Amino acid sequence: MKKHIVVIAGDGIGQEVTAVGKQVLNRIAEKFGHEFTYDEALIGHVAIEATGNPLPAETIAKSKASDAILFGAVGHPKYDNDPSAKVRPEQGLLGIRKALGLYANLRPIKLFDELLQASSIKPEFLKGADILFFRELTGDVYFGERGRKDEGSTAYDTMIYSRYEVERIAVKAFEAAMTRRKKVCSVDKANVLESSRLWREVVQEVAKRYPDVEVEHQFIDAAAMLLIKDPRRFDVVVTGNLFGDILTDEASQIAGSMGMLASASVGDSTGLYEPIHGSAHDITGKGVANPLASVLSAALMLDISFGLKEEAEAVVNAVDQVLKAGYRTRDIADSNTPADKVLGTQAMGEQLLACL
Ligand SMILES: NC(=O)c1ccc[n+]([C@@H]2O[C@H](COP(=O)([O-])OP(=O)(O)OC[C@H]3O[C@@H](n4cnc5c(N)ncnc54)[C@H](O)[C@@H]3O)[C@@H](O)[C@H]2O)c1
Ligand SMILES: CC(C)[C@H](C(=O)O)[C@@H](O)C(=O)O
Ligand SMILES: [Mg+2]
Repeated sequence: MKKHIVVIAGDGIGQEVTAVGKQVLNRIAEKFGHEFTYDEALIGHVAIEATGNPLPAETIAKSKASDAILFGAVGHPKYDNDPSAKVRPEQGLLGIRKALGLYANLRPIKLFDELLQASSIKPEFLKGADILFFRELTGDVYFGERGRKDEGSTAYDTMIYSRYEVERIAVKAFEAAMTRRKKVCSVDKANVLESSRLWREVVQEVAKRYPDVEVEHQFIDAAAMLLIKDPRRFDVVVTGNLFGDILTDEASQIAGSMGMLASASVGDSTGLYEPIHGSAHDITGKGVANPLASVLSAALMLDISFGLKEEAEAVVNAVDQVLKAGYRTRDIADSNTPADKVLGTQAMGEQLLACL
């Protein structure tokens, strides 16, 4: 199979982990006889430095012409600590999601048994947890009207959803539930927010088309609590952009680390595959970032965009084998991990390649 992949590594550890994700894709192509060609494009802080724009037109054009995108991360401390900055790396990521119509962000919470001890949640509450989040990605307060008034002393962001935006993400969530344990939990704040009341109304309508699926509605505050109290009660979770952003960082602790959570952003055209984590300034350049979220994102690409199930499974199995062999990056090591099994980003990549 011939496929053209655009690699947008972006900022900070995005560069480090994406290099490993790409190596794994290369190995898969070699092993299974595919031809993957690559192009690179700029985004975020590195794009601002090079062009003044966090999302150069060339990046959008290359992305539109691709079969899939392997994405790293955006972000730089310079902007995090300067609320007045008008041009920001994160605009690149939001812009590309919108430009490509990537309205559905799938964030699987896959717990590898070997990492039961890496989580701060007790193993007896965790074992067997398997959740698939559908985070709406091109609406909500992220894209609503915002601004300042009263000479800058008041600021506002608008939480806004239209019926069609809720319907299309709900349909994706219900369709996925039909292939899993047939449970959907929709998360909103319908006891307070009008946009959440529309959300709940539309999800209830869509639910009628899927009588075999058991539906529950939870408020975001309760959902955040239940996720830690009893993660196994969840199968598919569907929620808006902001709530999904927050809940999935929380859910990363079920899988042991932010460095384990992959995602697929899909919608109207090409798919974008990225770890859920950011540019992690605190560890950038140290060579210790966990590359497995990028590697598992590459596996999602093989599966969802290319329909290469066997190849995707081979990648997930390789991750499993490496973990079974006891190798850990720092974020998923625990007090029982021998020092010689704690690997840096590239060494972890090499162990993975050896299993493929
Ligand atoms: N999708 C994205 O590109 C994305 C996502 C989140 C944050 N950001 C940006 O990243 C910057 C840093 O934000 P943050 O610190 O809140 O979030 P972050 O996800 O970058 O890091 C949070 C914590 O998790 C750790 N971590 C993250 N990924 C890891 C990995 N692969 N291996 C080991 N440890 C890992 C970091 O060291 C840090 O302690 C900000 O500028 C933010 O805007 C970008
Ligand atoms: C960097 C930021 C814009 C982004 C988001 O909020 O969507 C990130 O946190 C994510 O989860 O991908
Ligand atoms: Mg986030």
